[in-house]
Amino acid sequence: MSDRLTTGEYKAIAAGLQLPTQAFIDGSFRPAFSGKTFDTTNPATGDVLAKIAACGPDDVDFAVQKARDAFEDGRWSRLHPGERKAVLVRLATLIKRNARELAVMESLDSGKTIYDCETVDVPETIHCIRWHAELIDKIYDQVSPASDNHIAMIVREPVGVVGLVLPWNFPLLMLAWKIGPALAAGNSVIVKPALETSLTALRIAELAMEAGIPAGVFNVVPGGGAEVGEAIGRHADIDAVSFTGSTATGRRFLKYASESNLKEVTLEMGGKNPAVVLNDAENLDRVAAHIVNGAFWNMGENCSASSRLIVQSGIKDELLKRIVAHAREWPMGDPLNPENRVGALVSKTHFDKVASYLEKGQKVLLGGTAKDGFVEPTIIDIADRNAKAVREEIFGPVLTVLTVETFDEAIALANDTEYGLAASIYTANAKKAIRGARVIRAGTVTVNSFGEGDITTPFGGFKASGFGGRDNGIHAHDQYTQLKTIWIDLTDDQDEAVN
Ligand SMILES: NC(=O)C1=CN([C@@H]2O[C@H](COP(=O)(O)OP(=O)(O)OC[C@H]3O[C@@H](n4cnc5c(N)ncnc54)[C@H](OP(=O)(O)O)[C@@H]3O)[C@@H](O)[C@H]2O)C=CC1
Ligand SMILES: CCCCCC/C=C/C(=O)O
Repeated sequence: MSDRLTTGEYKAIAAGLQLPTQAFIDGSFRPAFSGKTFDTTNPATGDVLAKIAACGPDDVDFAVQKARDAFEDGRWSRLHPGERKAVLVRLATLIKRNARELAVMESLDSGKTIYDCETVDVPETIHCIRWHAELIDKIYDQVSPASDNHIAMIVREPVGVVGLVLPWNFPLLMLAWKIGPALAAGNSVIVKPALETSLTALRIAELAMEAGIPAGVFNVVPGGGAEVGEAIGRHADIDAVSFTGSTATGRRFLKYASESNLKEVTLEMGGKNPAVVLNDAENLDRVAAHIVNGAFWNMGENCSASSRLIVQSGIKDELLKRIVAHAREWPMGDPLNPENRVGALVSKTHFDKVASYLEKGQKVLLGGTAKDGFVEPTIIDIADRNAKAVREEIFGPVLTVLTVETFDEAIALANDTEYGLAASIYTANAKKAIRGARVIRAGTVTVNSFGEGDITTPFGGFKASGFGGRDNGIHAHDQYTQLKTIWIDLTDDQDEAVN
């Protein structure tokens, strides 16, 4: 999607959208059993976009029953992997065909800019689903070393019925990161989108049906965390849960599992990710561009955002000058204006949370204002290493700056957090780069750049940022498959008896 439209053209598409409003269970849309609905709003304007089915435990039970039936009769789980691949490739193609509509829907529902939706969220969603589809008929099982009298096979089997509990910051992409490997491996899924952003998951379920995913395999149950999320976490017939969201809610899923059927739990959670810039970093302009992207892309509503700049004093002033200059090039405003790089925060509640970190008396180098759902890219120089803005995940466009004198001090500060999702180190010194990358306790460390890796590399966190498996890469399949040993005795009847 390289052909940008005008704001007016995007608004015309928005006005013509047919928004899905009901749960998608067993291959069709249906209201919640209770008949209740909740409003989903456009955070950039406050307008109500649609009334969505507010599901609860009854709807989860029904969806699980249908998902279990589908799993057990093998209509998807026992297809040849090549057949599942063909259907999922078709789904990727259908998403591509509907890319513009999905990008506008995602932007309206989440406040993300249309620019990001069209250049990242939608194309990466397509790429992710296609990548896992293409992978699934290329993964071999194993035969272990054994005597001539035995064959010991190690086979991967789908886990069964999987609950996928999603955040609001990348509604489409996090859906893809989870359904891509889960469906490719043959599972049936129950998706719970975040309350703020249910629309695109419901639309993708509809497209999945059109692509040929059988009824019961892909279910979307919208509703609140306390109703739908907890019911998924505690359900006795769900075999695994993959969750992305806050660390507080992640902890709950471990409790739910331990108090129910010990389902497998994978948690992708928050981050307070350091960007360490050493005195010898080269090409400061490029470094500044990476840091601005890391801190302000997606309004900082990104678990892997570079939210803590740790800079060596010798380079600080020059770097900050360039960072401020780059950040000024990020226009903020109407998410449907393709020129804008900063849109609205996802909800009034979240806006209030982010705004609460902007306090009087701070040394603000850029921005600092929050109004009507929008928060300006903000840079704050902070001496107190225990300040709230330095320690807590803000999840907004706020970059804190901490100054250090030495490499060791920088690394110690980088690790001085309960989180461990991502980190970056900028230096021209290869030894320091590698040493830093090895000793920083984070799931992804980038050197002289910001990023989350790509579809081929596992994504997940250390410490309070992650638990269990990883998203992305072939490693994601570990979440959605289990290993079975099949031990075959080949001893001939005439041979020695059982050993
Ligand atoms: N790692 C990441 O990518 C994300 C991190 N966050 C962090 O979390 C903070 C709070 O955001 P928030 O939306 O509240 O994140 P949550 O962790 O609460 O939400 C993530 C998902 O969990 C669900 N959920 C919420 N409560 C429960 C529960 N008791 N049992 C089961 N499921 C539940 C949510 O449902 P629902 O909201 O629909 O009720 C949503 O689908 C953010 O400010 C940010 O710091 C947030 C989102 C993504
Ligand atoms: C194209 C890569 C986008 C990566 C976004 C990763 C964010 C994950 C999260 O916030 O959970």
